[in-house]
Amino acid sequence: MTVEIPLVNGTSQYTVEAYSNVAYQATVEFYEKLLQLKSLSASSTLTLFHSDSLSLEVVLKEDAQKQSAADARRKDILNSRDSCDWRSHVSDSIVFNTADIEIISSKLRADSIRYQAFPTELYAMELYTVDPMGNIVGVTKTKNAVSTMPTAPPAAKGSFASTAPSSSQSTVDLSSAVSTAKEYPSLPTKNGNVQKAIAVMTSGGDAPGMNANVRAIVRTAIFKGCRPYVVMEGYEGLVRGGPEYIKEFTWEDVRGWSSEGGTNIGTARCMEFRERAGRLLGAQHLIEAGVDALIVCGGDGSLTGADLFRSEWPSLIKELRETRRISDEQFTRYQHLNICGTVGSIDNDMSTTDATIGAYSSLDRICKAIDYIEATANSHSRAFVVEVMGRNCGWLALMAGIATSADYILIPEKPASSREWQDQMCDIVAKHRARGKRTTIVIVAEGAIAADLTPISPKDVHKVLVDRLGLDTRVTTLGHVQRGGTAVAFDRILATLQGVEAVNAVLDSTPDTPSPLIAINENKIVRKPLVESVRLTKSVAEAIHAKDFKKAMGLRDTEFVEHLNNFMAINSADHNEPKLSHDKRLKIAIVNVGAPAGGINSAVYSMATYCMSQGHRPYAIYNGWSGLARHESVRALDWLSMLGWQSRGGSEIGTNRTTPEEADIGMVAYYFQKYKFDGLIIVGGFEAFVSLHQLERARDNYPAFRIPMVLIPATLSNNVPGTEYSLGTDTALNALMEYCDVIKQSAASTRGRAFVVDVQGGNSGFLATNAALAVGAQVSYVPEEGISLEQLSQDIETLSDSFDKAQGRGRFGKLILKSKNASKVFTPDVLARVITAEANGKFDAKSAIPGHVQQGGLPSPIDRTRGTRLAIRAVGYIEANQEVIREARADEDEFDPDDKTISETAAVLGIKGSHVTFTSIRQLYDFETEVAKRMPKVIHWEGTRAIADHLVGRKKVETD
Ligand SMILES: Nc1ncnc2c1ncn2[C@@H]1O[C@H](COP(=O)(O)OP(=O)(O)OP(=O)(O)O)[C@@H](O)[C@H]1O
Ligand SMILES: O=P(O)(O)OC[C@H]1O[C@](O)(CO)[C@@H](O)[C@@H]1O
Ligand SMILES: [Mg+2]
Repeated sequence: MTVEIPLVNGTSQYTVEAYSNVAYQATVEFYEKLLQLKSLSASSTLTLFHSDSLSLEVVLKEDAQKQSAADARRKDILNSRDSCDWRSHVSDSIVFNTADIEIISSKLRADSIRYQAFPTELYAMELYTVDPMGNIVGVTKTKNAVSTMPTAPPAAKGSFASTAPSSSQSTVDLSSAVSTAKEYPSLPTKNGNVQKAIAVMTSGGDAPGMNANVRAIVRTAIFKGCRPYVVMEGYEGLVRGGPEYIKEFTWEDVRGWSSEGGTNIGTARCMEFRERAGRLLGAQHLIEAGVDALIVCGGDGSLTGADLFRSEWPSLIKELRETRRISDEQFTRYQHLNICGTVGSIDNDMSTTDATIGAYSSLDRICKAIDYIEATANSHSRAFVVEVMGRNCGWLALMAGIATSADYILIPEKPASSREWQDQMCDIVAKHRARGKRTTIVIVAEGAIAADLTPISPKDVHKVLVDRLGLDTRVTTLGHVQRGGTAVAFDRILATLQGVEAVNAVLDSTPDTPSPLIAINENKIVRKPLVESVRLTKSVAEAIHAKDFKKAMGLRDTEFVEHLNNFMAINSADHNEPKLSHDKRLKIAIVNVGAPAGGINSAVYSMATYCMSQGHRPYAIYNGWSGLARHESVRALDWLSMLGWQSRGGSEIGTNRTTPEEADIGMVAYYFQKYKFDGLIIVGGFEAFVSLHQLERARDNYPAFRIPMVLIPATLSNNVPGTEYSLGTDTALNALMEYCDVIKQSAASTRGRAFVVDVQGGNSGFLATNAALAVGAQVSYVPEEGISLEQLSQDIETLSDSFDKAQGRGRFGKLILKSKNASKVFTPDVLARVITAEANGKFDAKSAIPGHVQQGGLPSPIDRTRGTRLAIRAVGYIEANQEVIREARADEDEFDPDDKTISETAAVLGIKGSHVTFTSIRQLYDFETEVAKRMPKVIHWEGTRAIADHLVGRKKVETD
């Protein structure tokens, strides 16, 4: 195969992936490309990144050999056969000059090789991305040049475009653009290219977000040059087989799916698949359809079935061959079942992942329902027993309990004897009532059990509340409302990113790689071994069955246990003897700074109730620093006055953007001194970040600030350094997404219309980017990139193509999301007019301004429950740092604010990757912040942009 690699000014950068090992063809292509590189640019440097099971023999010329002797360790790595993920070993690369390399093709054997070549003295001019078959599918020029990447991927070839490198050593897009793959000798070919057929199915109970998962898998498969298939009706479709049930899909088939609830490819609970005979039929039908890999989006049951199917595969195909139901060629060709799980279930009962696709949408439905019930309960001063789904898992009940500050929950993971749970529930409810609460909410998980494993039904709970407390009580069973409706933003994004990662994982897999399950840990999409996840999930059920509840709880995620402890602490608040001894009890203040954001009230409520349970005194500084400087109000928070805060939007204690220096830092210090605060929690956005910096720097002059201080980031802009997540971003994302869904529907009905939506977020494109991913917007413009004329004209062209392709279809409302600060010149109105003028009557565009709607109404369950979790962590931080600073404070003359142990007692609480972290404000402010831009130096969500663009086929014009 001939590949043309053009040169710009005689210099080029190439990023090429080649796939070999079993694939003789790919090995040869790789070799050819190396030769081509050598002939094109004699002085190029070649960087070889080693990969899994890499065995590559590079013969160096004599000089280079000497030079690289020092590099022996790295060369060893190159020659090693260790299995590892290249992404975590990018630094384990070896650099040669192409002129020094000779390669003996017959000895070249590698599962996958990434190599990059560029002139030593120059930064990248061009970046090439090559699909799994070795075809160049993306060419990105770094300066004002239009990408030559095809828009919507053509049927045969993929087109995962690369992003422009920021330095000569950069490689392509981190999150997804690069994956390694292995091809098998007899895969079908199209236009001379080897193609893998990847099928996706949805199985078990449907879950909001499944459609987004299927869409991402179908489109990513096409990007990667593979053929996407869907299996209709879950395992039922596998058992029945044939083109009616196993269908090839196209790019257009999944248009608009991310905004749709349920699963459009059907699902089922299939009894036949539980039997070997059913699975035998499934194997036969998959092979007949020519499917190489199967991605199953389903719950614990579906993935247990998938794992069993994988383990039985050798015996299934053996039997199929023996009974002549498949040919010898098919037997050889389909030796391994390449399988991958993306967990879709509202129950969130799969071990090793923090969230399953659909769980947060279901939680959203539950919380809304309980918020509604709360109103009528309050009117009648009634008790409500609410039954929620979740099968044998109490996650939905627990999280709903936190998010709605329910009085009591009953979950399968923490059974008690009948007497115990009844006494405990009555004790808490009676105390709440005695303190003036008019409502009672008890949430019962459908799988709730007593310690003797007898089920606890809502009726049982109803009886206890009536008989023992005399409460006017009603039961509400939410039922399938919990599975209905469209997915919340989190589920759409999770499902999309997991879909992309599932295809990457399938392409990465070798016969030796364990089948993966795509999971999320905190904020990070990760791969876990399917077999292990299934084993752990099963062992929870077994432990419960064996009444070993401690073990069952231990097997649940640590976050589950943390949430449960938090719930128990905040729902009994100051009713019992506090946990800490008198000498450990503190006065802790909380203040809101910046614009309102969802979850702020939850943080204040949880901080205060948790403090009460510990024995601390929680104080609220009302109306921010200016309020304090004017001494408007500083109050000890009491339980009754905070009822309902958990579910409220905005900021109950008031917030504004004034920093301590602007307000009068001397007065702020004076009141800190007056109230003798032992610790401070600030909740807010960038002004809150600056506030923490100012207070920490003022410790030298004002001893009152020599206390532990911590910031809980809360801003829809998500621009606080030190975290990848801020409270309020999820609420804002949902508010914007719902708005976009509505106007997209209007645009679709009008047929030829696009809307330009004005998005908030200051200098951060986080909201626009993630909303674009959630709603499938055609374009998003963000401050980090601005709007160039070239990009705009390219986007109008793409939009026009897209309108052409969508002709005759129902789903083609088009959206363009524009961050307010992406351009001062191109306002939404100007953009709409330019687009309309350029569209030559083919379509028109209008502007839409959601404005402060984006700050959200009711906080989302994610912001509520994270608000609780982070607030309680913040109190823990203040407790843990008390001693350090107390000792230092004791000696006035010796106090050194620059001492690292001291400066580290003022920190930002963040979620980074899969960890909750505390990073000192000094470190962040001095080294990790672009203060003038009000932005962190490193943008953690950059990879999401590329995915959002790829999934709608947007062509990108690169700028510096
Ligand atoms: N042990 C098993 N062996 C083979 N197949 C199984 C097994 N368990 C489940 N399956 C298959 O997976 C299908 C779905 O499983 P199940 O009804 O437990 O739902 P799920 O995937 O756990 O989803 P959810 O719990 O969200 O409804 C079953 O109908 C069956 O076809
Ligand atoms: O919709 P079906 O088949 O009645 O199943 C209900 C079950 O499915 C789920 O909604 C999802 O597993 C469970 O929470 C519930 O127990
Ligand atoms: Mg299940």
